Amino acid sequence: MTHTQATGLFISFEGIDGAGKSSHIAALAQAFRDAGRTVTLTREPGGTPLAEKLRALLLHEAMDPLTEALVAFAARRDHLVQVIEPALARGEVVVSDRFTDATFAYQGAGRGFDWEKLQILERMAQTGCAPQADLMREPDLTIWFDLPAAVAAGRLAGARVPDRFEAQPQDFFAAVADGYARRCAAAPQRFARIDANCSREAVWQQVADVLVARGYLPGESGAAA
Ligand SMILES: Nc1ncnc2c1ncn2[C@@H]1O[C@H](COP(=O)(O)OP(=O)(O)O)[C@@H](O)[C@H]1O
Ligand SMILES: Cc1cn([C@H]2C[C@H](O)[C@@H](COP(=O)(O)OP(=O)(O)O)O2)c(=O)[nH]c1=O
Repeated sequence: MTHTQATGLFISFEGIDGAGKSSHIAALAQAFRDAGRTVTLTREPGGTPLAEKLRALLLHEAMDPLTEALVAFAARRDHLVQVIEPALARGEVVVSDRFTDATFAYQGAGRGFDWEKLQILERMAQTGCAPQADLMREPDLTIWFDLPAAVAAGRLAGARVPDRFEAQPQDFFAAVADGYARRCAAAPQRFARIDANCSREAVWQQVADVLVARGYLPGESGAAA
C-alpha cells in the first residue's frame, strides 16, 4: 500500500478581544476537513489539561508582569510538547486560537513587559520540541484580525462576562493592537493581516483568499462562516 504523508501545517489566529476570530476558526477547520485533512483545533492559553489550569490562573488571578509572561510560556511549552508537535508530526493541520504573538501583544505592548525578555522566553519555550533540535517552532501562517479597539469594545459590550483582560480599558486594547502591528512588521511573510472591520462574509472571504493564495486550500474552499 502506498502511503502519502501530508506535511504538517501550523496556523494561528490573533487579534484583540472582540475582533471576531471565533466563527472563522471553526469555518477554516471545516474547510480543511472538506479538503481531506485531519485538523487539530486548539487554543492558547490552554490546549492541554495542565495548560488549561494555567489559563484559568492567567485569566483570573492577579500577578506581576514577569509571572504573567512565565505562566503564558509555561502553558505554551506544555501545549507544544503534548499537542502541537505530535499533531504536526502526524501531518495534521493545527489551528490555534492565539499563540506567541498574543504574549507580545498583551504582556508586552499591553502590560509594558520588556520585548527583548519576551524574545528570550520565546526562544527557550519554543526550541527543543520539534524533531529539528535547533528549530524554534512558530506558526507557518498567522491570521491577524485587525480591528480598531473602539469597534471591538462596541461588539463586546454586554456580550459576555469579561475576564481580567477583557475588563481592561480601551487604551489597553489600542496598545495590544499596536503590539500585533509590531509583530506583523517584524515577520511580514508569516502574517496575513485581515481587515476585520467589515461583515462576517467579507472577513471570511479575506481568510479564504489568503489560504488559497498560499496554496494551503484549493480554490472555492468552504462556506461562509
Ligand atoms: N464581522 C462582524 N461584524 C459584527 N460583529 C461581529 C463580527 N464578527 C463577530 N462579531 C461579533 O462580535 C463579538 C466578538 O466576536 P468573537 O468571534 O467572539 O471575537 P474573538 O473570538 O475575536 O474575541 C461577538 O458578539 C460576535 O457575534
Ligand atoms: C495566548 C495569550 C492570551 N492572552 C489573553 C488574551 C485574551 O484576553 C485571553 C484569552 O482569551 P481568548 O482566547 O480570546 O478567549 P475568550 O474568547 O474565551 O475570551 O488571554 C494573554 O494575555 N497572553 C497570551 O499569551
